[in-house]
Amino acid sequence: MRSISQFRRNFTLLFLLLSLIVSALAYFAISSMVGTQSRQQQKAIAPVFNLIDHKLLRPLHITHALSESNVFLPYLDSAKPDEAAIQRELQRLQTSLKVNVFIASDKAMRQYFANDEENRALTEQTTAWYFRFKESEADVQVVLGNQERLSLYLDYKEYNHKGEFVGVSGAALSLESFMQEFERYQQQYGYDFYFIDEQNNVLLTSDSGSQPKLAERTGLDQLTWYRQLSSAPLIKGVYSNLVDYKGKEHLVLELPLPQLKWRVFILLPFDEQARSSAVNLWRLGILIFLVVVVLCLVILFFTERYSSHYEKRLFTDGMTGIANRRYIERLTQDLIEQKIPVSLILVDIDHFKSVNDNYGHNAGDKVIKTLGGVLKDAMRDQDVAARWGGEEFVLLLPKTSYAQSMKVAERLRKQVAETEFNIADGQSVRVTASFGVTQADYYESLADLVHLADRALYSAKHKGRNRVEGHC
Ligand SMILES: Nc1nc2c(ncn2[C@@H]2O[C@H](COP(=O)(O)OP(=O)(O)OP(=O)(O)O)[C@@H](O)[C@H]2O)c(=O)[nH]1
Repeated sequence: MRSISQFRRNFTLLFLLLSLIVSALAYFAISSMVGTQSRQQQKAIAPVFNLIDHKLLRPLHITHALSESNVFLPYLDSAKPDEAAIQRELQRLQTSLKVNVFIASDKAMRQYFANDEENRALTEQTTAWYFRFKESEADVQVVLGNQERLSLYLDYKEYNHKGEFVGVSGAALSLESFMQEFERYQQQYGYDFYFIDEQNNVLLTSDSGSQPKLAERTGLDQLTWYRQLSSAPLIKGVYSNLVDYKGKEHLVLELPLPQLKWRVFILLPFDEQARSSAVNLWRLGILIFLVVVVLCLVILFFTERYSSHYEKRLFTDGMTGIANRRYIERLTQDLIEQKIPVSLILVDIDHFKSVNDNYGHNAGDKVIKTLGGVLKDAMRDQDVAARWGGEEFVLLLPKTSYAQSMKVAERLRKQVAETEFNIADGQSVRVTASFGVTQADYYESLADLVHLADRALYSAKHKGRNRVEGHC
């Protein structure tokens, strides 16, 4: 019936709404979790960039700027430079720029540092790098040195105004503090770094096992985690696959350092906890969804049961147990909407007042009740017998022609007249009924049909009762 289908529609909507709410909740929970995870990773990565920028790129730029500005040229272009002035200048730069700047004079054959105790003569034995660099074609070099402590040297060739080579300016970066920082991040966030030079050798790493020894350098290809990488990054710098590193899954990021012609690989431990909490969250989401589904089904089951019980009561006549007027109204509405032709028969017990008067009201009720059963049992499955009110009944016969319904009415009339109506133990009465028949292919309301049937019924009563009359 319509109210049931309406209920189902509403319920489906409610169910969809609930599913939507659960999905939205799961989405927000997961996105907040992913957000937290990515914020944590960003937080972990940010210091790496700061470190690289502060400890490597900044000194590199400063050294380059000093070289370009020819600030050391007056000292380098002289065979007997003012060493005290050089010392003051280097100390001033170290204080203001926090970079250990040095110069190596080709004319004086001496290397000068801010700390004059480090000053030394340029000889093949003590400063072989200088002679190698002087002979090389490159104007800039970045080399790792390990004289007293692990240091990185940034060297720039210096030329005078005539274009003659006069020496080298540069900076020595102690990598000790750099490595200490690495270690701290490694302990705090659990990731490792690999600095790789142009020749694909490991220059620096936070992984002590692969820490470079200047004599024998580890090639990138020798690293097992690198060999596990798929050939190309998924997007620039990010490799799609996880690698097994130190017994854990790691994500690999690659960061180019074009200024140094180096690359940095960062190995981030894949957050197992986040993954398992994501899985747990999904499980929770699915559980909530299932609970909602079960809850909805239980509600649906009980509501349907209640609603069908309620509908039964709503559309059933209390006295006879057959359909009531409300049901006929609803059914007719459906038939009108579906444009189904219908016959309608009004049945009215003749002289019913006298039954009441002669046998009492209870007897009258029993007659009405029995007649309801008689009419209902005589109907086809697709037809409906309903109590219209009082001692009047209505029969609705869908897809039935006028002639057929006249025949049905006549058959019923005879059946009623032949029925013994039991009104008390061993006592029965006989009644007759009058029938008003109408049929319509097209009709706009139940009232139209009832009006025509009522006219036919009136005619049957007028013509002497216990008759069938039709009007269409
Ligand atoms: N027992 C009983 N009587 C009812 C019920 N509903 C209506 N009646 C009675 O039915 C009678 C109907 O009387 P009328 O409308 O005068 O018609 P009639 O006596 O049937 O005579 P005609 O219809 O002209 O043949 C009234 O006396 C009502 O009180 C009911 O539910 N139970």
